[in-house]
This record gives sequence, structure tokens and C-alpha cells, in this order.
Amino acid sequence: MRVDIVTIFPEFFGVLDVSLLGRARRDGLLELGVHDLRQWTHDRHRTVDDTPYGGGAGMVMKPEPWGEALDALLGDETDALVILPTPAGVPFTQALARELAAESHLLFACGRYEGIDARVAEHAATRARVLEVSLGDYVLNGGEVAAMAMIEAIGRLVPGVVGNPESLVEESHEDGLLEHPSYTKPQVWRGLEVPEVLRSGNHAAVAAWRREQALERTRRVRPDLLPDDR
Ligand SMILES: COc1ccc2nc(C(=O)O)sc2c1
Repeated sequence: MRVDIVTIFPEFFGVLDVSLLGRARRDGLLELGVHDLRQWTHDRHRTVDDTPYGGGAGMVMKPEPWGEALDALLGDETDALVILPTPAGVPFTQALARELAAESHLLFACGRYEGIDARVAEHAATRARVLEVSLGDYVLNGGEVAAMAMIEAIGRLVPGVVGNPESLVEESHEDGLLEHPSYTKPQVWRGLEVPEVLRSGNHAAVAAWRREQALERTRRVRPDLLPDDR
């Protein structure tokens, strides 16, 4: 998978060189390109924003630099997916992350200020698929944090990135439930003991206990995830 990121804060994404995604890049499983939007400006001040038509507070990102950036990064390619992080987007979920992990080329267009001129998404849709996505029902200062979170959630699902694919199965949201609590040594810690069933060696009993714990935790913390009959 290739991931391109266009941003006015390219230094923001240095962290993607470390940990899991850093190794995936070195192993050739993920290709990452981080691009400063200002390289597609042509004035002395490298201007990327201007006042909004219709008035209102804040500034809007100009369409010209974005158009040239997408021209340069998409070329004649037709199967790229342009992801626009925005509070007005569809919710980012584990299911969406799984879908996006199957893509061959993602381009994250990270807005700042009050957002990107709407014609950028409109014109991009004439040459690529465009998806406006939100991390959640809150507002960040720009698309970079959202893009970072999405790239991590998507990248770790790309085959080969996580050493043991089994570890991707028993996770919150993978089966529609929150994950069960986990324990490791010591058996007793500050008077708190690991549940006996986990030390029983009875795999069926452990699986049943974990399932019940996941259901109980989901009912308590995220009842909205449960269909009415669970
Ligand atoms: C101007 O670009 C922005 C601003 C806020 C924002 N908030 C997001 C979110 O997913 O919460 S994405 C995003 C992009």
C-alpha cells in the first residue's frame, strides 16, 4: 500500500518512521510520502489560505495549491482514494479501517483553518474516489491528527504489518464488542488476583469467560454497539 499525505505541517508525520509502521516501511509493506502543500504555491509568501466568500470567521484553504498537489501526486492514476479528514465526514470505524486496508493507494489531504475550498473535493471526484472522514464528534485544529490516527489504524491491518495476525482478531470493535480484560504475571498484585479461570488451562472455559466479559463490558460502556437482543 502507498500512502501520500499532503499537509502544511509535514514535520508532524516524522513519528511514522518509528514502531510498527516504521518497520513496515522498511519491509516494503507500506510506502509513505509526506508532502508540504506549500511546494505548490508560487508567491513570495507561499500563501495557502484566503478569506471566506460570504464572510465569517477564519480563513479557507485556497484551491490552486491543492489542485496542483493532486495533479502531481495522482497523475493519470484512477484507482487512488483521496481521504479528506473533516468534522463533516463519515465516522471512522474499525470496519472502515479494514476496508481501507485493502486499498493500493491512499492520499490524505490534511486541511487547516476553516477547511479546504469545497471545489477541491468536487474536482478531485472527477479523477479519483473521494471520502470525507471524521475521527469522531469533536473538532480538531486540522486534519493531521485525524490522518495520523487513521494511518495507524489502517496500516496495522495491512497483511504482514502485524507479526501475529491472531492479535488483530481479539481486539475491541473487531467482533462488534469491546475486548475482554487482560492479565499477566504476577498472579497476585497488591492483593488483586488474576481470575482463576484464566489459570485453569481449560481453553473452552477461558473462551467462554472472555466472551462473557466482553459482552458485560460492552453492555456497561457501549450499549449502543449491541443489537437489541444481546
Ligand atoms: C480544517 O481541517 C480540519 C479541522 C478540524 C478537523 N476535525 C477532524 C475530526 O476528525 O475531528 S478532521 C479536521 C480537519
